[in-house]
Amino acid sequence: MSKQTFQIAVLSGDGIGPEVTQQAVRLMSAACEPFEDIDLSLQEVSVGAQEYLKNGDPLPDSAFDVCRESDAVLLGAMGMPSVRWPDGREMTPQIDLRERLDLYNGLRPIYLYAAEDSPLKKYQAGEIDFVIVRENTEGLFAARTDPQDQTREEARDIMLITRKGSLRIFRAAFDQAMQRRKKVTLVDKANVLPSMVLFREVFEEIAAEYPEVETEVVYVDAAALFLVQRPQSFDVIVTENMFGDILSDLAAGLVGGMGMAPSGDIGEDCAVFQPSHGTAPDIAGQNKANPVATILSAAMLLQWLDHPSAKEAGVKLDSAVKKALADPAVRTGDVGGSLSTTEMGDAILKCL
Ligand SMILES: NC(=O)c1ccc[n+]([C@@H]2O[C@H](COP(=O)([O-])OP(=O)(O)OC[C@H]3O[C@@H](n4cnc5c(N)ncnc54)[C@H](O)[C@@H]3O)[C@@H](O)[C@H]2O)c1
Ligand SMILES: CC(C)[C@H](C(=O)O)[C@@H](O)C(=O)O
Ligand SMILES: [Mg+2]
Repeated sequence: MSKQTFQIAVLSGDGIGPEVTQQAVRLMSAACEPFEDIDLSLQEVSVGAQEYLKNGDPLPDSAFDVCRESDAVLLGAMGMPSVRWPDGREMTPQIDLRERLDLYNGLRPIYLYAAEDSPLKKYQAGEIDFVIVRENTEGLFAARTDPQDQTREEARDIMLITRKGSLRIFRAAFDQAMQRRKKVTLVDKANVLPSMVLFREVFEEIAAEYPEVETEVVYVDAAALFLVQRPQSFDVIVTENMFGDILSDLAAGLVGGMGMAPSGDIGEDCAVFQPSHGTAPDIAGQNKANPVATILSAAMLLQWLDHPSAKEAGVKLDSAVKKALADPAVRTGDVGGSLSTTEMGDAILKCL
């Protein structure tokens, strides 16, 4: 039997990044172990704020090249609030990766594993189950590479929406919905912004191509309200870059916090998988961080690889997380438990 080796770039990054990545790598490797026809070749690459402090670049060309040439990238988290460019912004190599590799499809699944994990308390396991499809390459974030005349009196950031970028993200959202409960909610601000009027126009064009899919359009302010009031009503939420960034943290809060929220930034032939959370400097280095979001991101990575055994290993890893979390005592501190990062990894490993 021939063996296919997948090149995986591992970017642990800063803060809790290395702690959660270590668990995800360990579980991803264990999930693949029983399959004789696949193998993972892991290459650790230094990126982020620490790398910038050492060498002056948070994403050196050599690191970018490894990511581009890999089959997939597993990322912990990058950045430190105190490490900034001279203009005051933080370094954002995650956005550089998304833009330079054209990872336009930001998939952020939200799933409630147990009623007690949610601050809302009234939902049972599985009743909150939706995915945010975040447009990752334009929107308001495009302003960072489109500098306007800034003075100390006035600064502006322009929201970029293109027909091409909108067509592909809406297709991705409707394709997701076809594999799920066949409902797509567009979140926009078309009552105020002309860019959002275009966004909605293209949404309606694509919706017409998917007559089986139910659609709903909601302004972003109302979306924040409805996510709290009726989270069970969402299946796929599609939105522009910054709204997706904000709502994905709110959504993570519904199911236990940032430690429970995985993500995949997907392009045509390249993808980066990472938790939706940051480097959590407040708990870094203490073996307290919840590794679940990163482990679930690793499971997404395996399912994205183009090989039936890798996909099966990904499904197994996903099921192991679900099985482990069925025991309410198997939780780190952020979701009301007392396990350390490594103990949480051990508990999931036992369920594999
Ligand atoms: N993808 C990324 O790499 C990414 C994402 C967001 C923020 N950041 C960066 O991370 C730094 C900190 O940002 P922030 O504080 O706004 O967001 P954060 O996500 O790091 O933390 C927000 C809160 O959630 C908690 N938290 C996050 N992940 C957790 C986990 N796995 N287990 C337990 N608790 C967890 C933190 O302790 C904190 O209370 C900043 O430099 C920011 O730019 C990076
Ligand atoms: C760290 C930051 C640049 C990043 C973003 O805003 O996209 C993060 O918040 C995320 O959600 O991945
Ligand atoms: Mg974010």
